[in-house]
Amino acid sequence: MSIIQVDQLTKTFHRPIRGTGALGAIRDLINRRYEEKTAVDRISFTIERGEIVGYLGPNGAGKSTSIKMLVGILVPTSGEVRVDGVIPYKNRKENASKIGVVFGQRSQLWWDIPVSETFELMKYMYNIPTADFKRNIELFTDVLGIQDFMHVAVRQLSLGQRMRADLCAALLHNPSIVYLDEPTIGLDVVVKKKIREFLLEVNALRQTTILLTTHDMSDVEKLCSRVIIINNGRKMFDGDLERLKSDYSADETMILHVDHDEIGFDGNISHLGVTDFTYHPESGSILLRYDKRHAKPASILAWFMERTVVHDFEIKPAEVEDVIRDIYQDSTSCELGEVQ
Ligand SMILES: Nc1ncnc2c1ncn2[C@@H]1O[C@H](COP(=O)(O)OP(=O)(O)OP(=O)(O)O)[C@@H](O)[C@H]1O
Repeated sequence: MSIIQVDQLTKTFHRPIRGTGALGAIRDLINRRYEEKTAVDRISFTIERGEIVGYLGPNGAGKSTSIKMLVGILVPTSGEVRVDGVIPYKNRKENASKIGVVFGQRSQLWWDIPVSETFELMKYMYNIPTADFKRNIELFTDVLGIQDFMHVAVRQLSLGQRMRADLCAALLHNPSIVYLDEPTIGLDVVVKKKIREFLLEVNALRQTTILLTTHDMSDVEKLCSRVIIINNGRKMFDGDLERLKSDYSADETMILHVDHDEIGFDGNISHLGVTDFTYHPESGSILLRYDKRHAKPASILAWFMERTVVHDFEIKPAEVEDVIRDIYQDSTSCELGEVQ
C-alpha cells in the first residue's frame, strides 16, 4: 500500500477583505467581509515507500498548505489524506511519531541550549532506544559534519550549521517520512552538497520517504526521482524529470566548435528553425537554440559545415530549470497538461 495517499484534497481559506484608508478600517469594524481562497484544489496523488519526490510550484501555489495537511496541522476542507495508514489531523500524535519535518526558514531547535542537549531532549520526547540513538548520532554527525559544533548553543550557529543540526534532529527517531520545506535555502554549495549526500544516504539505508519543496532546481536534479508540480492549487504534472523534459520542452541547444576565423555568414538562420543564436569567438563556439518540432538538427549541422570548419558538436536538451519556469509561466497548461 502507498505510504502517502492523497485523494481530491482541497483547502479553502476564508480571509478578510480589508478596506483601504481610515474609512475602510472603520467599515471593516462594523461589517467584516470575507473572500474565499482555494489554496489546494482537488489534488490527488500517491507516494510509495522510499520515494524522493519534489513538490514544486511557484510562490503561492499551495505547497505549504498541502504539506500542512499532510503533517496534520491543517484540516482539509474536503478530500482525503492518509499517511502510513493514519489520517494526520485525526491522529496527530501517532502521525508525529512517524514523520520528520524541516522548515528551512524556521528552526525547531531550542535556541539557548547546545545542539547535543537538543538531541538528548529529542531522545526523551520520541522515546528513542539508546542503541538506535547512538547509532544515528554517529552516522548523522559523521555525514553532516556536526562534531565541531555539537556543544555550541543553537543561537550561535551559522545558518548552514543550524540547518544540519535541524536535519539531524528531525531524523533521530527514524521517521518513515520526512517533509522538507526549502532545506538548502541560503546555504553555500559545500553545505548543500553535504545535506544532499545525507538525504540520499538515509533514503538508501532506511527506505525513508522524502517529500521536498524547493525552488532550487539542482536539489531536484540531485535528489528527486519524481516531481509533482502544482500551480494555483491544481496539480499540473506528476512524473519523472526525464518525462517532464520530453513532455513539456521541445527546446534543444546545439553547440558547435568551429574555426575562429572562418565563420562566414550573415547570421540570418531563422529559416533553419533556430530561435536563438550566439557566437563566442574567444572559445570558437556557436550556441544555437531551436524547437525540435520545427527544426532538424542534421540540417542545421550540415548548413554550418558547408560554411565553416566544424571540429565538434554537442546537443543538449533543455535544462529542467527552464522547463519548470516555462510551465510556471504557462498557467493555461494547468489542467490540459496534467500527467499521471
Ligand atoms: N492561513 C491562511 N489564510 C488565508 N490564506 C492563506 C493561508 N495560508 C495560505 N494562504 C493562501 O493560500 C495560497 C497558497 O499558499 P501556500 O503558502 O500554500 O503557497 P506556497 O506554494 O507554499 O508558496 P511559497 O513558495 O511562497 O511558500 C496563497 O495565496 C496564500 O496567500
